[in-house]
Amino acid sequence: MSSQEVKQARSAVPFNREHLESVLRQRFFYAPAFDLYGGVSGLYDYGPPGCAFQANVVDFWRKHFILEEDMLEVDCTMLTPHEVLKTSGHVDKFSDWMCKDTKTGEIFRADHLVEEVLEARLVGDKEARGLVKDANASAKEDADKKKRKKKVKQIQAVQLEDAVVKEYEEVLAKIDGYSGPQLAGLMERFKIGNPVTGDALEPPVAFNLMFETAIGPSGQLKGYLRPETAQGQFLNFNKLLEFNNGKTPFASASIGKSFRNEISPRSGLLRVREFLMAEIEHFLDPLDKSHPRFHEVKEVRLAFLPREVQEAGSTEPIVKSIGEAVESKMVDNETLGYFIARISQFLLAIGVDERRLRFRQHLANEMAHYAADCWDAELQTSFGWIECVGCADRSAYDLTVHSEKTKQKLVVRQKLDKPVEVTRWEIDLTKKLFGPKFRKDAPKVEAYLLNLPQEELEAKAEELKQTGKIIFHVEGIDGPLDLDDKFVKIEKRTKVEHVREFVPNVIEPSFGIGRIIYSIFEHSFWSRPEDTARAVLSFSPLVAPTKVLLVPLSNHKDLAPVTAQVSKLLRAEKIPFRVDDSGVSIGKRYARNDELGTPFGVTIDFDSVKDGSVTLRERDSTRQVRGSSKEIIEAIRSITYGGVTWEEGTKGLAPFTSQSETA
Ligand SMILES: Nc1ncnc2c1ncn2[C@@H]1O[C@H](COP(=O)(O)OP(=O)(O)OP(=O)(O)O)[C@@H](O)[C@H]1O
Repeated sequence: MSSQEVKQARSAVPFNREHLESVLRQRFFYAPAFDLYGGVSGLYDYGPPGCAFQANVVDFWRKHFILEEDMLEVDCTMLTPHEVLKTSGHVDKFSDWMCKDTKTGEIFRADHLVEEVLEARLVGDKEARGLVKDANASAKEDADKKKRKKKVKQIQAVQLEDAVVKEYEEVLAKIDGYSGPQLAGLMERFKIGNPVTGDALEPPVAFNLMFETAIGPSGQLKGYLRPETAQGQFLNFNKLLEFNNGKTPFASASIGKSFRNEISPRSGLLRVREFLMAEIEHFLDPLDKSHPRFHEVKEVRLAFLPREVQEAGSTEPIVKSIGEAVESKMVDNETLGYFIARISQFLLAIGVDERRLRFRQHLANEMAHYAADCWDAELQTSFGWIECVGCADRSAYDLTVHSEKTKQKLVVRQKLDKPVEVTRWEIDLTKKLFGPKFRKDAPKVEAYLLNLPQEELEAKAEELKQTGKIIFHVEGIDGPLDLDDKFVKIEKRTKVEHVREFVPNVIEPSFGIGRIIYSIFEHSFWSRPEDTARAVLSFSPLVAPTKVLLVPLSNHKDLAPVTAQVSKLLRAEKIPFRVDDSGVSIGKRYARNDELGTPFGVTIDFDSVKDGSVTLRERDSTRQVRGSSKEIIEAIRSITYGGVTWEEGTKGLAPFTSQSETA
């Protein structure tokens, strides 16, 4: 098969999630944890190919980001004291909205419920308009809809008014941005209750997603399993800065498990309660967010879904280069843009389908109040578009709040070549009064005021002079807030400075490895059109769990020495391989390994005994070439690790046609 024919074959048979799930289960890529005890939803164990795949993805992540960018890797503890996560805002804010059915005891995640019900009503509307045949019948064939059908008892073929359809579509385009009270409003307006019984639900309440525990036997020290790896990186900022000789920009990175007590884990690996994260915190000067290597990625073209497009109720992406996106200020700054492009390069290199990748900007109320801009890399799966990597400009929020709480400076001191006289508006806060007045919101109010830009400080100074108080709003706190001159003093001061001191801003790319892995499983999966039971996982050789299947044609003793010799060569080259010397037909052995995504088969036959030549088979096209074992291994090495194509890697090797593909 030519590359073109492979392309056609890959899309000939419609994607079937149940088939993929059965292959992943049978080949033990992953499985529900504790299944002997009935399982616990949202917890999974990875089996041998899943582990190898994950290890290869993580290995490439390290090379692509940590090594390529000289990042400073840290490995911080997962157990985190209450105080740290209280300061970071997680104790008060890290929650989703849930609503309960008091009759059945069922619990629903409010945004997911609204999304599922509205989507089901839109499917019903399409059916009533004759745009789909029978939503419930086709749901039988389609695993996705089947699942939905279980949740939303029956898709009713009811035609909606055009205005209602438009309203539903607009709500769905903005579904990630609603607060609890807004979700309650939507549930009331659209009469959304228990999707099966129709009963009314309690209004949504916030449910904190962190797993709480006590550290030590006394039970006095409250703690949590970390919900992200970021806080450990922020708390080590001073040590990392010193390690980097006091200079910014620099980035730290961390790979490790995070834990979230998801309200209703669903969609397999996409929403779990314990998952591997890989996170980068890039610390930079707030006055200079340029990136020295931006020119290297400037031309990278990406599909963007900016805020305005979503707010207009559309999901049609805009394709442009990252250079254009930053220049037009659609993406806030160069460093954020640089990471967006690097994230895309990473995802494509490990096998994400480019057509199923987009970057979606956070809506204003979806974004954390301190964030300057935030884009998610979303991958399209049979569960819809899924956020797999978040990329946010977190401004100076984290370092500021930890510094305030611990009274330790978390700043960069930049020695100035020439001392400068600086005239600046400065704000002094009487912090001891902030706690009693604002309680848990005090750090946020302080951070807001300390980060006010000069023009605003000037205006506030005037306001304070004229009215004796300042009035302001802090996102996420009900307002307006006001403070009089017992709390704040704002003055213009002139000083000679030898050192410039600043709290760095942080750009944070945050990867959920499990979500990426599952999406690649879907993007790589297809069935051979001539026999749809034969599944293939077309993994990129770079991340495939095993690179080579070594297949002696038969169990004949004469073949064993050649098998041993080729094994030795592969081992010396550190190419992961497996020998399949089971007695089954060669076609069956190939088919088994196509399901494991093994990109190459090396076949040893009786000619190999005579002249040392072996056959190399490529998984997707089933093309074969023949050469000496050294030549073949060199071809495998250069295609797998050197990034060359099959055509380039096997140039000069003779095509081979006699191996049977029939199972
Ligand atoms: N429950 C989960 N299961 C698997 N991966 C997750 C889960 N929650 C988050 N992630 C991964 O961690 C990354 C960073 O986490 P982040 O806090 O930005 O996610 P999130 O916005 O809370 O995700 P969602 O809105 O889907 O719950 C996500 O892009 C995703 O890949």
